Amino acid sequence: MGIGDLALADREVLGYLEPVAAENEFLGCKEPLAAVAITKNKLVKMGRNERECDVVLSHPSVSSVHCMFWAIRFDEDSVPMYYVNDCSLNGIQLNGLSMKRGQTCLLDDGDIITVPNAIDYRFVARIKLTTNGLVEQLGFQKNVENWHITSKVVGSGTFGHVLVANNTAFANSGRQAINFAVKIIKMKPSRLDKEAKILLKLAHPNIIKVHKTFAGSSDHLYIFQDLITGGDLFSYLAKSDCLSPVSETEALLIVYQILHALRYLHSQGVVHRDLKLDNILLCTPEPCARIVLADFGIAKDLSSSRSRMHTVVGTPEYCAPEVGFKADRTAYKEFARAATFEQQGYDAKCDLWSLGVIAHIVLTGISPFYGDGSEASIIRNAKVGSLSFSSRQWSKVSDHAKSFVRRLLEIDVQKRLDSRSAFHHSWIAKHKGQLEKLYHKRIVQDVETTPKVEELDWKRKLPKTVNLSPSTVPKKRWPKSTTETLFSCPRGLIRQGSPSFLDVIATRSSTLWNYSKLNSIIVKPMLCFECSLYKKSRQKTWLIA
Ligand SMILES: Nc1ncnc2c1ncn2[C@@H]1O[C@H](COP(=O)(O)OP(=O)(O)OP(=O)(O)O)[C@@H](O)[C@H]1O
Repeated sequence: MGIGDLALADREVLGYLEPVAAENEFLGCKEPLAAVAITKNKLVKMGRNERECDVVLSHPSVSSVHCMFWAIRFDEDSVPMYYVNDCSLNGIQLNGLSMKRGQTCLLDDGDIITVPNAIDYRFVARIKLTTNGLVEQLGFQKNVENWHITSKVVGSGTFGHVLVANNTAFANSGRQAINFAVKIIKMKPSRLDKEAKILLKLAHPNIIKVHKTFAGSSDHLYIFQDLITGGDLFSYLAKSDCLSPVSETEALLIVYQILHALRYLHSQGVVHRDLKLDNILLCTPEPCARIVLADFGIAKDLSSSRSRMHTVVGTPEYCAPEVGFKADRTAYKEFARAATFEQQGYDAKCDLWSLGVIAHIVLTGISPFYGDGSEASIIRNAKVGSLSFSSRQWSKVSDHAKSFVRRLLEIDVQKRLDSRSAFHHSWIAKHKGQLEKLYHKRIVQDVETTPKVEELDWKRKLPKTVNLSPSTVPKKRWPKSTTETLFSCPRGLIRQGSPSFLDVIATRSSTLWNYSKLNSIIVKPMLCFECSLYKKSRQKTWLIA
């Protein structure tokens, strides 16, 4: 049975899972088998558990949740990445090759997924990769030793592109290969290995793991690293036209993991300097997923000098006022470094300010200093640092959480929490026991089950499968309508589908990542209400001095 007309009409549908079976194999089904839609950032679960799964497979050898599917789209212009995760005991096969328990693999159009004792599913991609991509255009090497670089783009930023890579050492193992990522940066030779050097010395469950770096011809640096498959926090929160908050519990676990990463980084003398939603990656797009800090492009290693920093870098929306961004861009021509020398530079606490901005956004969906959205107004507002917790979005947030945000978005650097003292703040300390338990169960164990490059000989201990014949009939359910999510914007700032209520015209380029093209957002005057409108747009990193 094919894909229904309803799904085809839905632009949010990025792919499908189609049952693959001869018509007579469906005999005995209570209802006809249907295709299952895969929409952006939403998990489609297959398994025995009727309450949790979108596709219910009732055979006893099938795990409660046997496998999950999702699609991540970096932005509207990019081809989605489609993934399958094996969370079963008895395993699944992708194109006839077994996956390792806990492994996540990229899906290609036409891939066949086999759940033992249930029917096969064919994956159909709605948006397909076209060849002749970045690798050819920018002259990237396709092979570096036993690494192969594919044309699949995971994301792009100011300094480079991130593509999917494979390690050929895995191709012969008779199992599904592990996918990796490679960040390719073009830079002056003198700067080539700064990011790589910092990353290679770090090892933490919440920090991106780098496997190899390689300085290729034409000043390209290749940083081979884990592929983090759940997308970034920006995409995770981006619903329809704006960012949606998550529950306070989920926010707490996000903040707790970032704090763990920061405490470790700062203890190593490393300051990230560009913490933002785009640089926080999720292993799966679901609550309580492991979080990984990426993009150490402007990180600073102070371990040898322990000096303060003076270079004006970062992303204005997330940047601490002491870093020295100026509302007037022309000021940089004369001031540049001098601007921060006047203020005695800044230290690792700049990362805590950025965490404050992130906490504010995940709790409410609102960027604290966004103002009219222009960089000048963001910088001006951050310098004043005034916070208001009176908006409706804060009404359900606890006082402890508000106080935490306030203690991070503290203009006076002396009063601002650091990455150690933040753990003692009541919001964290109050839940310490549960947080630690959860952290070890979900986060540390997730790292332990993640396949390592050295791990060539995979052996899964399988419990004996139960053989029942004929195979029991799977029960299907469509995932919850995607239109439902589209119409319920929790922040209530923009209601998709009710243009008469709020008519927003964004006059910016469709290329979201080109910061310089970001123009103003025009909102009809009668519709300006309550708090600043925070339209979703990625903000680019600046490197001024
Ligand atoms: N290891 C990874 N796995 C999956 N996605 C990644 C990985 N590294 C980066 N990305 C994605 O690619 C995007 C760009 O990567 P990155 O931030 O490292 O580039 P950049 O040029 O330094 O960007 P910026 O403009 O933020 O400085 C990220 O926002 C993220 O969505």
